[in-house]
Amino acid sequence: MSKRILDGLQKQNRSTQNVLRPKKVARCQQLSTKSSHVVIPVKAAKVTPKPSRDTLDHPQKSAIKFLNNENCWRRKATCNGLLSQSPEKIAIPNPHIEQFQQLFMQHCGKSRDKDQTPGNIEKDMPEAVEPLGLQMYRSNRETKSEKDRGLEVGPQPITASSLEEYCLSGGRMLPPLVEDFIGQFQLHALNFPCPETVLTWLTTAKSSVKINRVGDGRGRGLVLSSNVAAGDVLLICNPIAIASKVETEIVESNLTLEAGSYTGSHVLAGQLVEILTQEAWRSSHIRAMLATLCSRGGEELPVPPISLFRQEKIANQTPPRDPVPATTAFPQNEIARLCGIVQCNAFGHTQVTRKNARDITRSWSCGLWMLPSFMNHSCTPSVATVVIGNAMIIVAARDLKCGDELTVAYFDIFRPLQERRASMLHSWNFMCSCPRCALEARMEDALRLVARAYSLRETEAAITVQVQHIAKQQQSQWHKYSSPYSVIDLAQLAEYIENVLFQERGLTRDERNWIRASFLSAYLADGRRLIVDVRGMDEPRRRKHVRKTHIQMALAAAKSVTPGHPQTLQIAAVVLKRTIQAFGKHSLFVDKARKRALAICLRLFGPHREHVLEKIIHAAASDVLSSSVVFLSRP
Ligand SMILES: C[S@@+](CC[C@H](N)C(=O)[O-])C[C@H]1O[C@@H](n2cnc3c(N)ncnc32)[C@H](O)[C@@H]1O
Repeated sequence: MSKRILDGLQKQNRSTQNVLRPKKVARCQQLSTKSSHVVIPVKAAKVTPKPSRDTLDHPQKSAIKFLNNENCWRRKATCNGLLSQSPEKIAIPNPHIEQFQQLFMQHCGKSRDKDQTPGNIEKDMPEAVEPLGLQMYRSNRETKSEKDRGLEVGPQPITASSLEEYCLSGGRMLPPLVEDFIGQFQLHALNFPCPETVLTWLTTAKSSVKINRVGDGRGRGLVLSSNVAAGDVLLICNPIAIASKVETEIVESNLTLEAGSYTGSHVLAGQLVEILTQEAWRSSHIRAMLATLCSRGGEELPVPPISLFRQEKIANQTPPRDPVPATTAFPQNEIARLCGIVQCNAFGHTQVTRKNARDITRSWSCGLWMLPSFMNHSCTPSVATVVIGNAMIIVAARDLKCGDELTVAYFDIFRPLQERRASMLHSWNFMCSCPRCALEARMEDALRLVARAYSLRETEAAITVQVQHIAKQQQSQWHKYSSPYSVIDLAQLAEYIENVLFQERGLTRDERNWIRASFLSAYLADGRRLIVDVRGMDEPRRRKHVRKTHIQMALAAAKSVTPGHPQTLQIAAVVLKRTIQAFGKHSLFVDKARKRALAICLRLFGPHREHVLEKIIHAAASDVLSSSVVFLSRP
């Protein structure tokens, strides 16, 4: 609801530019392919003489420095292992890359001889070692041209630059395929003396996530096995089954699906169950994976090994099937359990694709992503989820420590406690006991009145904003009255909440922000005040005790609850847009606002290059983000 209000206040053109797409993905460097390709067999490179250090330019020296770094032996070992395992040839677009490849391998070889024997490496590596490393893949463009020429094209893994191409295309390109990844990335951009920057994705040998029992009656959950920084990609998973519908189908079937709410989700969920029974059930691997999932809240199941969820196959391939003996026909008595599995574990997801600025298609999907479905709910989640094509990418939304749990929001968490509780009880049958819920429960008496008024006024204000939007489209004069009473009323509630917080002594800054986030629409309500606020927000603070403005409070509140969230990004993007409107492009205030927005974008989409993040922020400011993911809730 608050998203809708924000949209309305922005008077945005809904026809959108949604782009969001992250990039970072796995492994490798995407080589976009302008020059002709040189194909070198991987092993042949090992015998190439090592170029003298003096002949290397600066970026290459940096690469060597990195590779010589003692702390990087694990990465080196993995890369080396992978390269020596790969029997295939690697397509490389120009001789500079070839030079790097040779350098890289020599250094891997050198380091293995010098500081690690293979035996030691294996001993020291954690149990779950991801077979990743330096890999080179062809770009989408190249694949397409091969297709055009009638050549057989196998599945193409994603590369850094094809993902960026996709981001920058604003949803015009087909999403690239993304490989599964369970681990922790290290990104190193190496500039070569060639026109294009080559991004090299190196991965550590260490899996940073494990499945554990998490206590407090929450069953199993995903837990970190190493420290990670905000923006690190922790997991990339492809669904074992997915059901999708585009808008036209939804209109035809009279469903009311909305981003984030999924009123008609049972139709897609039903379709997903059907796909699972017809297709996925035939694979013994998928049957084994499904057996590990809970089908109703509170079920006690054993902790499965994470290796069960490792898929060597690339996205979008049909799951490997066993030969189909009659016995693998779907057992009818399993249907109820499968429905329960889908209801408990499936994610709903919306995505926008467009052919051009006007021709936009919004689609809704419901899928089963295995490892992400072990994530428990929190009202202050620790990770962000984004779906690119079919692949779900889990990014650390904050700096996290080893042992911290990966948590997501199962539903809209910018709501008061009572509404959040209704969602969790109705859909998942649990009571969240996170610190934010506990705080709000403690303050229930103080907040009772405001909570009651809030729901009513928010609904009223949302309707008004929608009516205004329609009036604007029909070019009626009505929309010019930009702050009708219902909206002003809602904005006044923010003042009331501030009074309650003022009277409540001993709250930390985060705790105050958690409360504000529960009433976020009140802080975003008055469209005119957003502009005034932005001006006020960046005025030099010479006077002491200058109170923050509403939009500033809204951004701080959303960030403290969930920094990696489309709505947090949207608020930051609106602030940036308004700041530019107020102060022009080259102001110090704009710089600050841009940095804030970039930091949030990073926490949602991972470490893209800056111009890609900026494109995403631009899309966020002008429309609802094109991709939003929530756990599927029961109809
Ligand atoms: C998608 S599953 C998560 C994985 C689950 N913990 C397991 O062991 O399979 C969702 C279920 O986990 C439990 N759960 C998730 N978040 C919870 C929370 N914050 N408090 C209590 N139970 C929770 C609920 O039983 C819910 O139905």
